[in-house]
Amino acid sequence: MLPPIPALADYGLSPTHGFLPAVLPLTRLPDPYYNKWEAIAANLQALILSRRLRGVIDRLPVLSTIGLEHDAEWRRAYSLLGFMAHGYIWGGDSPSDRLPASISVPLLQISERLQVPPVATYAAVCLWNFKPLFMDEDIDNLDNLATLNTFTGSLDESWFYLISVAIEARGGPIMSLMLTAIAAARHGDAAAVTRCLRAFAERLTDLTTILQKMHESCDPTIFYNRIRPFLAGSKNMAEAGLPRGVVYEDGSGTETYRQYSGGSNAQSSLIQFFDIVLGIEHRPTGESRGPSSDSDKGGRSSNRHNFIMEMRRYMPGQHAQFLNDVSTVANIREFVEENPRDSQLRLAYDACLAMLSAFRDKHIGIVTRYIINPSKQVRARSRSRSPEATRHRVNLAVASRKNQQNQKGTGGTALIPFLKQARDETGEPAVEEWTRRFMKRQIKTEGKGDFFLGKPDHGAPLETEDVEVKGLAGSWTMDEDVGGICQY
Ligand code: HEM
Repeated sequence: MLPPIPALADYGLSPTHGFLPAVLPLTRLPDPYYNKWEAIAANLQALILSRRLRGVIDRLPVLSTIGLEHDAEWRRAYSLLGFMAHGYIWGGDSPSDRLPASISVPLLQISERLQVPPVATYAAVCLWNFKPLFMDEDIDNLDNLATLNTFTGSLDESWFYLISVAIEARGGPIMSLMLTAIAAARHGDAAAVTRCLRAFAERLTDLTTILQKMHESCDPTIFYNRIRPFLAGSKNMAEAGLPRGVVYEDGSGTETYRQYSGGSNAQSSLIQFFDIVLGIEHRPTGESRGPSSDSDKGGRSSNRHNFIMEMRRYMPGQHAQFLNDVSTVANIREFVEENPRDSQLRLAYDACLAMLSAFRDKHIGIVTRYIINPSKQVRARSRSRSPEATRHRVNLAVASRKNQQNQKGTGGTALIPFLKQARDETGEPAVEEWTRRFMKRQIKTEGKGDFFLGKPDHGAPLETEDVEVKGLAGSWTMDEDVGGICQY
């Protein structure tokens, strides 16, 4: 018997807003018992700027979670403590490798309940951290969105989060649509599957349009130097000053170091839903599709370890469970393959792959502009500076430098090849020869003619050294030609 098609409501998901909560995020916790948390979050930028945040949090009492009632309150508390935790760790001249009990005790309890890691994940900073400006207007419109919390108070940071919120909101209805398509495929209703795929492809183009708006109000230099350092995790962070990770103090005296990835949009369940429902497989980085690969032996949803699968552990538990359950019923790719004479169906399926591949293409341009280019500038500057000039400050922004011998393998995967592989894998299931050729053409011209990337820098020296760059969740090497098993 076929497994049942998952129902959104069973996972707390909304048919209109997808992975964004059906109940809007709370702008404050209703119980005044939590006023101290609210006050710190409301003054986070000033406390970080004045270097007083750590002192304030050190003196904060350990608050109980007993006053948290509804899910929305737990989510708000998680988001608040996530911001406070990362502000505490990264908001000084050098990072703190301990989190005091006033944060770690409630954060660990809340994380357990929501089944998320105790860090500022994508859920903490995007999914559960926005409000509409006008209640009677949609939240898939950037003109109607504002953030609740930020580290820097900058428009750039708010914009960075809100682009994702708008993408989640605009993409949310695709979930019901494609669950309907799965049911239709079970009944052999090709016309209905085609209709759903067409609507899916159209919405995917909207998402790329929203993604491109990143350039409008998020400045790459501010993103790289001011925003990204606060989102950093504690895994592979020796260069940034956290060689062993972070201790979450609980007063027991037996705590050990913990290591987590940082907050990243790679933790978006929506994009993974698209992959699953279209039957796109992601292999560990550097592994190409070959006759002997698992994927060709019917192991389509192979659970082999890779970065994209690892990011599922950073999604809210119910969202990750939903993705796992959808992978057991995803049948669209097989359905298309089993109907080789239905050209409308094949065209609609390939259109979805082409649009998702185009989304990933634009995303690669964004990563180049917001991470690769500024990290090259930082390295160029740090080469020309004396060691004394850089010694006093250790954090993520200055941490992109040559790998030390003993850190080999911590960030052994190259960032752009990883993203390019994910994009290329998106096109692999295409059924029409023409679509496959078209996607290859698109890939060849990538980066050129993109206004935001500018002209290729012919004068720049070729990077061949083993240089580490911190992405958002992961550590990566800069060498564009190096692949390998994904390590981070
Ligand atoms: C300034 C904007 C952005 C930057 C600098 C950026 C950077 C990155 C980086 C460095 C990675 C590699 C993993 C890591 O280290 O975290 C990544 C992966 C990823 N990002 Fe972004 N990102 C941005 C915006 C977005 C947005 C708005 C979305 C969509 C919601 C998104 C979706 C993804 C996905 C799905 C992955 C996993 C790789 C894939 O599936 O292709 N990113 N991003």
